[in-house]
Amino acid sequence: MSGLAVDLTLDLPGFRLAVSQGFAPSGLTAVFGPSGSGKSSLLRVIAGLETRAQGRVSFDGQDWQGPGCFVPPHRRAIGYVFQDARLFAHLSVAGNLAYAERRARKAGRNPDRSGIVAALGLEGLLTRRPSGLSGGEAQRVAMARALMTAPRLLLMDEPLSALDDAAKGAILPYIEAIRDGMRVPVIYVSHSVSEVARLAHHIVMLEAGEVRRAGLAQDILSDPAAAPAFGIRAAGSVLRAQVLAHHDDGLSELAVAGGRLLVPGFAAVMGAKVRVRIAAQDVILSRQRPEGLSALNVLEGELTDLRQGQGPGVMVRLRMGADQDVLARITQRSARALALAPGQRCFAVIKSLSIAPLDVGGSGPT
Ligand SMILES: Nc1ncnc2c1ncn2[C@@H]1O[C@H](COP(=O)(O)OP(=O)(O)OP(=O)(O)O)[C@@H](O)[C@H]1O
Repeated sequence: MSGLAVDLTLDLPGFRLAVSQGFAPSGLTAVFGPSGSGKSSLLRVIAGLETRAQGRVSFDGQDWQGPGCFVPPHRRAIGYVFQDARLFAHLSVAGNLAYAERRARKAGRNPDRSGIVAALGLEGLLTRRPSGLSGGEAQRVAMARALMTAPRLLLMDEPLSALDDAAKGAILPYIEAIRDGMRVPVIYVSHSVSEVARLAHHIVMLEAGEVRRAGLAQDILSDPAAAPAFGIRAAGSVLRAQVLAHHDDGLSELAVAGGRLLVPGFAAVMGAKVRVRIAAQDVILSRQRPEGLSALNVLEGELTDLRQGQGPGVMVRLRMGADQDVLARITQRSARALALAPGQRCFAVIKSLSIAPLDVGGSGPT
């Protein structure tokens, strides 16, 4: 079997991790879950850093851990990026990269040094010391250093959690470049829904040490039943889109299933494929095509599910066509007033300005 497969338990005082899961052999899989759900522990077991784990870990059909077998961490060809950059303070950026490259070459692997430096935008930083780098720059170096080991699998444990929003926004395109250009499967731990929506092809959702859901990111993100796990205020769907135009008034126009979408302008070439996250609470529903509204975006779709929450809200899924869904969070009162039911044609109204720059990113080879 290609890719990573785990079937393991890890007993810690007061906590048990029990995961039996295959991971996609390419692209970025987000391991998502609340604090304490076991995300970092799972990564540590995969990397071979947790010797107390029982069971099996295999990659591309080769056992890393199993009955009578335990491949030590340095022989697993894994790249690991932590929350903090953990660079060697006494070495320059180039020195940090060279250290990793030597390790890779000793193990018979050949990293693409110039490709990695270019993908992470490090050309101008190579002579700098870690103490002179911003948090975002240091994380880019940490990612490059992990890639310089020519890993077969890249593990990233909340690499953006120490950065502010501006630095996160600046670094996300580099993570997309790794995801789309480096041909290494990435397992990316996060408890940020917006990061997961921006980056993930697949999601493995952990709760209390167990997998609650696993599958394609777009399916899980737009599933009303999964919304409580993401947090109902953060829940939302991801639409695949293509850039049609950049307008003089600062808006970019995208083609999506169900219509066109005007979003705050962003840099991308015409025709580029992107993904757009639409938060469920920013969507208004209408049974008729609305007119005379200030909101610029109206997408038509078919109502497929309604799911009542604990409070006054209802999550509604609209299918826009070709496995593209929009999730809307409205009140039960509105759902009753509109007599909403599965099978109806409905219109989703979305304010352009509710879509933030972090919500639009490269789609990757999905
Ligand atoms: N070395 C350890 N010894 C004992 N308990 C541990 C150890 N490492 C983690 N735990 C416990 O295991 C549970 C899962 O922790 P883990 O760090 O894997 O969760 P997480 O989902 O990554 O959380 P966070 O998002 O806060 O980093 C927690 O209850 C934690 O206290």
